[in-house]
Amino acid sequence: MLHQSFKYALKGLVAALKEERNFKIMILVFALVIGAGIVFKITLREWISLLLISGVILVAELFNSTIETIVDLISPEFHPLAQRIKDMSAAAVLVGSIFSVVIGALIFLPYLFSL
Ligand SMILES: Nc1ncnc2c1ncn2[C@@H]1O[C@H](COP(=O)(O)OP(=O)(O)OP(=O)(O)O)[C@@H](O)[C@H]1O
Repeated sequence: MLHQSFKYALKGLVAALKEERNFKIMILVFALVIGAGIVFKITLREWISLLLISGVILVAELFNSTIETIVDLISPEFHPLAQRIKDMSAAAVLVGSIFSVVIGALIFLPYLFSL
């Protein structure tokens, strides 16, 4: 049962990695940020902040893709409510991204300035 649920979740993750361009870009940025964290030897607390905000962004993007897919399924034609749903869902990712840029800057800028 648990094994089956995990299998379906993994299938969803593979689908997102294959078909969702924005999710792929985010995974790439995440890998770069992890690399920077290793290079600069950031502290445990900085790792926790970085992983927390990265998790939030990746989850938000997965939900955004899910919502877009639902809208495409139930409202393939133009509809103002479909538009609002997609725009608000995209806004959630935008808000998270702004926070992640600020957190990333707060963590990495001091390391860059001390080079
Ligand atoms: N059925 C629809 N009715 C009204 N507006 C829509 C509809 N589908 C898309 N839109 C508008 O077009 C925008 C872009 O939609 P789209 O589905 O292409 O998502 P996207 O943000 O480009 O994401 P992705 O790049 O992952 O496909 C939406 O934010 C919305 O404003």
